[in-house]
Amino acid sequence: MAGGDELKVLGVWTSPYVIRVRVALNLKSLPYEYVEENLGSKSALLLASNPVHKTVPVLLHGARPVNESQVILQYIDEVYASTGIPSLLPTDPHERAAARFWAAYVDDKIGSAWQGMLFTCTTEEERAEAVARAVAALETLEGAFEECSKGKAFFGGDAIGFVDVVLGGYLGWFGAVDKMIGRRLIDPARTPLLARWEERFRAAEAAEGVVPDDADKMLEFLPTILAWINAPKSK
Ligand SMILES: N[C@@H](CCC(=O)N[C@@H](CS)C(=O)NCC(=O)O)C(=O)O
Repeated sequence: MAGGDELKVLGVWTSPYVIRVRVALNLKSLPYEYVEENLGSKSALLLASNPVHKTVPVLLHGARPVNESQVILQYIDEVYASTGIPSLLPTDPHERAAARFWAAYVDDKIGSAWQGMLFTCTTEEERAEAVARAVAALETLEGAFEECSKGKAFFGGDAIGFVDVVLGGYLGWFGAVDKMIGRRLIDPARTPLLARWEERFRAAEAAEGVVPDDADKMLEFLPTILAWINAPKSK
């Protein structure tokens, strides 16, 4: 392996995409170096490792970069497949296809609502519209949870799997939005299965110290992200 076998993650602590990769590495007990990026002044390593999108996360395996969080999750699954570490994706091809479908759904619907609720809305009406889209998507995911988990603790069954880490990455921001709007996005009355799933996911060892639980700290960081987004793009 060029540059050794060490793993390094370039990330930002609040990013749902980064968080899911870190939870996956923790689940697999893989040691890695974590490097916090300043997206207002991206490192030369980030720009060289992800020249197409220039986004985090980047996983460096030795000297070789892997980009795009869902691609990284699948890469980790494949590289460490023979180590006895449980796979994030199911082994059955149909169940695997379903997990990929729902993970894509999460980033499409929840991801765009997340952007709308926090970063692109310019009025309270726009925020409320984005919140409504998030809530509608979560109600659909409540049904997906029932189908995928088959009555077990996680989308992945007894253990945290692909859809769990993909959705779980957003939980820190859900907490911050809850505080902002004064009610819960994952409402135990409307989505009881997901509400219990959230508790289990947050309590998992792999999520500890990675899935943010301090809504105030997230909200304090929001202006920094808005400044990054609104800065003229030089790189
Ligand atoms: N589809 C990408 C999204 C990554 C992404 O948008 N990351 C944001 C941080 S949350 C980023 O690096 N933004 C910097 C930029 O767009 O310049 C993935 O899943 O990895």
